[in-house]
This record gives sequence, structure tokens and C-alpha cells, in this order.
Amino acid sequence: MEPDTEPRGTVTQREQSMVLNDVNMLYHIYATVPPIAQTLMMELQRKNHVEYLLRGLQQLGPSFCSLDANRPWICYWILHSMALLGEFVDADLEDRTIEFLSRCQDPNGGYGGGPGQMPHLATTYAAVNALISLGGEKSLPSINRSKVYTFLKCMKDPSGAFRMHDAGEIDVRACYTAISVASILNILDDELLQNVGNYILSCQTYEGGIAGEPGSEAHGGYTFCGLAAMILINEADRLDLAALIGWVVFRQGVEGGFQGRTNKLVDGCYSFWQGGVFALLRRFHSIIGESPTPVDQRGAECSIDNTQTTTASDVSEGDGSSDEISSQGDEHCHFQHREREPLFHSIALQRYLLLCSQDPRGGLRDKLRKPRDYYHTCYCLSGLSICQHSWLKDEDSSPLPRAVLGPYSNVLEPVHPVFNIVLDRYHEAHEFFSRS
Ligand SMILES: CC(C)=CCC/C(C)=C/CC/C(C)=C/COP(=O)(O)OP(=O)(O)O
Ligand SMILES: [Zn+2]
Repeated sequence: MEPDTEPRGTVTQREQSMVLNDVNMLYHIYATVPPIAQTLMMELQRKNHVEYLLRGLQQLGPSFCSLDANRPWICYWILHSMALLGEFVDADLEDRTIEFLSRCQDPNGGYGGGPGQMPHLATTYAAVNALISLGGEKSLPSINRSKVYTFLKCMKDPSGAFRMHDAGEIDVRACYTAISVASILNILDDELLQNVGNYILSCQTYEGGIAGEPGSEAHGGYTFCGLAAMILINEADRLDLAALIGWVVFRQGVEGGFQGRTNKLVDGCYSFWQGGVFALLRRFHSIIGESPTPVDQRGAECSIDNTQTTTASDVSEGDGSSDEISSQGDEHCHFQHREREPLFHSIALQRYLLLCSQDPRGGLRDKLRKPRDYYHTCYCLSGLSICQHSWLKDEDSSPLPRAVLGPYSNVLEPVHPVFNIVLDRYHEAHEFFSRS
């Protein structure tokens, strides 16, 4: 038998070079086609994405069994993607979705993966975010907040952390989903808050990122969850933020996309889990009135160019003669306001999302050769929005053209990074739950 030559969970050099070959080949094709074809390749295929999303939502009835314990998630992934694209669903689909999610609500509080299923924190978070993404006067009142509160209290462990479900596992995901739901529904109190920060703190690893549980490996998904929860409970400054920033900046690969953890492949969904960490850090620093130190200040003295279309060659290297991807950043200058530059390479990430993750027939995916799915569609679009809106002076202004790769019509709605809900819907929910 062959000895195990690679540590468990680590990608092989062969897997890594296959991904790089695919990506390099596509970027090379992009660089050699005429400008009109480049524009097409870099365009967000809105119409096809909407068609793909609506097909998924229409299938959510009892016959939809493929992800039976995940149906509130499917609702959230689709409705949030629609909201990012600035689209609404029609009244019939809206009613059916609200009715379906109400049937997932447990009589004792919280939402299960389908009607009659055991309530679970992940599907409770998904259902609440789905209903908020839908918005409107029927959707928000359908959430039984006092019962959700009872459910959250039942999930609270004496240690301060949360369990995913009755007698289920304790982890950072459970802490984030509980705190996120409680916060947006305006039911967060001292009892729910008690000691949750200590648990999250115990999950920050020697690498600087956050793991799912104490002693595990730092991962983008859990780093997002841990930091977002710490911001919500006002304890983010207890984390070693310098180490966390140091960890996350090195998760962006030469392909432009992010990996979830050290020595793993890039994947489109981490555009949000890791890209969202930068948006959280920016938000946190603006709350406490500081500016995060840019890792790369090369753009500091450059002037703004008003070109309407930012092309992928804007991210190519040196004299532009090579199509190969280099691990070095680009030499382009974007803004005079260095305090608002993102700490990651936003244009390179947009290039990865539009060229590699986007399926031109609609939907987005992990990487080339992988199939599209609703999870990746949601988190790739969320990451794209984070990129486009990462250079703003404030959250209400529109992105500058140079911040947007491809035609300006690619611009998506901005998200609230803590909840991953489109900003308008977040404000509507915040207002609604503040008065009721
Ligand atoms: C709100 C909520 C429920 C958040 C979930 C956050 C999240 C995405 C956690 C990731 C969990 C994890 C360790 C995946 C590794 O999968 P893998 O080994 O297949 O992937 P990898 O090779 O990219 O690490
Ligand atoms: Zn993924």
C-alpha cells in the first residue's frame, strides 16, 4: 500500500497545478480575444442568474427532496442572490415561500430543515435571513420572535457557547447564528450574551484565524462567524486582530480567489467568507474610529481615472507581455484616499468570480469544472458585492467605476457584512423589529 505522503486535508501539488493550469488558460484566452469578447466574458449574466434562481425557488414544494434538511437554506441562498441582483419575486412566489417557511417553524420555537423537522440554529438563521431578504409586511411578522428567543435560550450551553440543536455540537457557527438571529430580531439580552465571547476567543488559533472549536484548524467560514459575532457583542477588540488580518490576507491565492485554509484550493464561496472578513474589519474600525493599516499602500498617491469599464488587463503584471498569474499584486493605482483601500486585491477577486466562478448559463460555482449550485451562487455574488463596495467612503455612496471590474452594470446591491443581508432589507428589518 502507498504511504500517505501528504498531511490529511492538504491538497497535493498535482491538484493545485491543475487548478492553476485551468485558470491560467482561461485568463490567457481572455487576454487574447478582441475587446468586444472580453466585455462579454466579464459581464455579469444577470438574466441567466435570475432564471436559474427562480427555477430553484419554484421547486421548493413537497416534491423537492434533494436537500431535504436544507430547504430554508435554499430559500435564503436564492432570495439573497435575487436581492443582490436588485430583483423581486412575484406575489404568488412570495406567499408560497412565507407559507413554506412558516411550516418549518417549530411549535416550541426555531426553524427546522423542513416542515416537522427538529429546530436547528443553522436553519433558523437561514429562515430568518430568507424572510428578511424577502422583506415586506407579510414576511417579517411571520417570525415568532418570542418563540425564537425560547429556542435560543435552550441552545445556550452553561459554558456560554451555543449548540446547533438539542444535544448537538457546540461551535463558533452556532455562536454566530444564535447571536446574529437574536441581534437582528432585537431579542439579544445579557443572558444570551453571557460568556459567548470567551468561547470564540478560545477558538482563535496560532495562525491568527478562527477555528470551529478550540484546538481545531483556522478556517475562513469560522473566522467570518467568530469575528461577526464578536462585533455584534462588542468584544472584537479582545481578538488578536493583527494576527487575524495577517492570516486572512495570505488566504488570497495567485488565481485571485480565496482559499478557506492554509494549503487548500481556492473556492468562489470564500470570496464572501474571507472577503467578508475585510468588510467586517473595515466596519469595526469605522465604529471605533480607526483606519486599518493598509498592507499595500502603493495606490496612496494615485489619481482617480473615470474610465467606465475596468478590464481584466488592469490586473495583469509588469509590462503586460505575460498572461501568467503572479502572486504579486498589481501596480495599478485606484484612489487618493488610502484609508479606504481594501486590504485584499479586489479586482483580482472580481476577475476570478466573473471568469472562473460564473457559469454563463446562470449560477456560480466553486471553480472551473465544478457544477453551479445555489450555495455558491449566493456566496460568490455576496463576495462580488463586497469587492465592488469595498472602496467606498461611506455605505450609502455608489461604487466608483474603477472599483468595478467589467461593465458598470455589473454592480450589485451592497450588503450588511455582519448578517449578509442586502443593506436596504437590513434597514427595513431593523426598523420593523425596533418598534415591535
Ligand atoms: C453561517 C454559517 C452556517 C457558516 C458556515 C461557515 C463555513 C462555510 C464553515 C466551513 C466549514 C468547513 C470546515 C469547511 C471545510 O470544508 P472542506 O474541507 O470541504 O473545504 P476546504 O478544502 O475549502 O477547507
Ligand atoms: Zn465552496
